[in-house]
Amino acid sequence: MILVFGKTGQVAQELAAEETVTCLSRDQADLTDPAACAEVIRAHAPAAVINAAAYTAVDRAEAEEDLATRINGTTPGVMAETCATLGIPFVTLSTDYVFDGKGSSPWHPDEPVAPLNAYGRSKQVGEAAVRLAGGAHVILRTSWVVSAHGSNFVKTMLRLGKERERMRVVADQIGAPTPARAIAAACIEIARQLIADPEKSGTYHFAGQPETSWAGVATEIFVATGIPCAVAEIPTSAYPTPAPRPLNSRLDCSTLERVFGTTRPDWQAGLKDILKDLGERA
Ligand SMILES: NC(=O)C1=CN([C@@H]2O[C@H](COP(=O)(O)OP(=O)(O)OC[C@H]3O[C@@H](n4cnc5c(N)ncnc54)[C@H](OP(=O)(O)O)[C@@H]3O)[C@@H](O)[C@H]2O)C=CC1
Ligand SMILES: Cc1cn([C@H]2C[C@H](O)[C@@H](COP(=O)(O)OP(=O)(O)O[C@H]3O[C@@H](C)C(=O)[C@@H](O)[C@H]3O)O2)c(=O)[nH]c1=O
Ligand SMILES: [Mg+2]
Repeated sequence: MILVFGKTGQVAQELAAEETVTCLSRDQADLTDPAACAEVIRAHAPAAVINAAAYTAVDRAEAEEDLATRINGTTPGVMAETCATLGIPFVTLSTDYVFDGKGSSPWHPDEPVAPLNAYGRSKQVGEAAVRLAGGAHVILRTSWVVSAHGSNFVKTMLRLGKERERMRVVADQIGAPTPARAIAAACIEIARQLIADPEKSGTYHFAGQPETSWAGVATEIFVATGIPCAVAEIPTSAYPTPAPRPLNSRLDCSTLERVFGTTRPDWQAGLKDILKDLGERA
């Protein structure tokens, strides 16, 4: 059995559909309480642990950095220590937002991180703590998660696109949406391979393809659904937010493909599945 922290989130809901998985809700395991999470792992005695719970409210984190750091930093570190002691692998998710977004080449997993915002810093703390724990682990950085569940950019665009004739969307943040379903499948595959070969431990990238901008994603949504909403491409400077976002979110996913054989999902195909699940498309 693989134990999953998270039940209601985008990735957690896709993991719940997998066999051999037990998903924990906030009631069963609150990530603000690291000792309780460690105890839950010991009590379940799983073959591996996947952490799909996190503080993901990027703008709100600017005012709640301590809370975000506890959930995304301290607790994943304690989970990883517990797994190391039990001799089982630990898989956790991180983000493109650990990078500063400079330049235009895809980020390699070994490149230095320099987050621009509190959420990114909290995930950086988690990454470091998980490595320090010293057990079998994978830190899987992904980007721009989309799914039919929870809240995400796709659902925001569907809601606002039906109310407005025109949406202003940033066109200079470049990256790739990643379907939560593909992330869940990748996490399961990684956990299985780590059980067999802990030497595969490390930090890897997994994102959809091809690269685009948020304006590109919005355009694709309106074309695929026939929602009559125009997309006005704007620079990030014209869309001020409490948390600064990186401009270059391109992730080099080649090491994951080489070591685990996991290929990048086509986000446009994933988007069509999501729109179908939401009843927005035949
Ligand atoms: N969303 C994105 O675009 C991206 C996400 N990631 C990373 O991928 C992972 C999964 O993200 P995603 O599925 O989108 O996340 P969601 O925001 O959809 O879900 C977050 C989950 O974490 C749970 N959670 C939050 N706080 C706590 C807590 N204190 N105790 C227990 N559970 C808690 C939530 O439960 P509840 O419903 O009870 O609040 C929810 O199940 C995260 O590590 C995230 O940082 C990486 C890149 C992009
Ligand atoms: C709603 C809206 C957003 N935007 C911009 C804001 C932002 O730069 C971009 C995406 O908006 P979001 O609110 O979805 O962005 P955000 O919540 O920052 O998304 C991030 O979440 C965290 C958890 C991650 O780890 C990242 O990979 C990334 O997916 O689009 C517009 O330009 N126009 C709009 O009307
Ligand atoms: Mg968001």
